[in-house]
Amino acid sequence: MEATTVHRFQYSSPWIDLRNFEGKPRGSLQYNHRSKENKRLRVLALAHFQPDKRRDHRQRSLSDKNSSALLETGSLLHSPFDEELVLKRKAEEVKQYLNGRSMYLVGMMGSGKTTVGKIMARALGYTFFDCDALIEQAMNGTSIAEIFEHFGESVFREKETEALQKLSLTYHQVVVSTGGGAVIRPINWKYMHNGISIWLDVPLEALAHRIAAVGTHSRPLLRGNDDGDESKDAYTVALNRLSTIWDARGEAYTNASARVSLENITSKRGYRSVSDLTPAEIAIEAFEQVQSFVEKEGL
Ligand SMILES: Nc1ncnc2c1ncn2[C@@H]1O[C@H](COP(=O)(O)OP(=O)(O)O)[C@@H](O)[C@H]1O
Ligand SMILES: O=C(O)C1=C[C@@H](OP(=O)(O)O)[C@@H](O)[C@H](O)C1
Repeated sequence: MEATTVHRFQYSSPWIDLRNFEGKPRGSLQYNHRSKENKRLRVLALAHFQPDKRRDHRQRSLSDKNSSALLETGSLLHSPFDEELVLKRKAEEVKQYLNGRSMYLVGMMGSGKTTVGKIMARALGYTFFDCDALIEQAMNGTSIAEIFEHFGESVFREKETEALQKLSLTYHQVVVSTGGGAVIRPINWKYMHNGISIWLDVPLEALAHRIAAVGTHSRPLLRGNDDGDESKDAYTVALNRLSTIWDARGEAYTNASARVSLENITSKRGYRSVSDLTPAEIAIEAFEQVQSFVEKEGL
């Protein structure tokens, strides 16, 4: 069943109204949307070939050697315009291989599953779902933090499995951002393997910086509660918690069909740090890795 035709998602108890989670207009509006999108892409393509638009707006930290080599191979993305074009082109290419299969993003907390997943869904014309948001709706709007606090992690994990089951058995053409811990239950992999799973592999230090910036309000497992945490800064507390979690489940992420390593993209592009990467660049790499997975699958 396609997400375009079904708007309600039934859990064991209440109905979930999927319209709240859809990323873009569907149905007959889609034709108009596409032709507008094509027009926009043509405008972006023209902009791309104007020399003054080829400058990098984000002041990349490239060495001259890397810079010229990358410019020659055309692998350097110069601006948001270029990113958008390449993203769209990659999405169209990979879509031909997918046969409507869904994508499941896995990765540690804060790895960008939601941010990158939304970009991928928009580029593919797929519907985006955030597994945590579905669980909150299934629990009548109870937040993830409250579910952990009042019902415990085991109830949360049950709801997570239910959500993945329903998504994988009911929908095609969706991109799902899973919770960081979805990988620990083998049954969840059974559901995710109905589609293609993509691991966003981000160094723990980068995750800790992101988490320290946004806080741990919505991520109960990252709240500092070890003895002595009070005296440490938010980055150190997050890094310690992430390291403990990683030791317990790092291995489980390797079950994914495709791996997107931020360190690999960073060195491929000649950037200095993974924090130089934009979510769109990561989405492009995700499409490339999915394509190579599907090509290998077909051999
Ligand atoms: N490539 C990126 N560079 C910098 N910050 C990012 C990137 N991707 C995501 N973020 C930020 O990190 C935080 C966590 O991202 P999110 O997409 O919610 O991760 P997840 O869904 O994996 O938990 C958010 O504040 C988001 O804006
Ligand atoms: O890693 C985990 O076990 C969890 C990750 C969270 O999702 P994000 O990965 O989106 O933060 C959320 O599902 C819950 O707090 C548990």
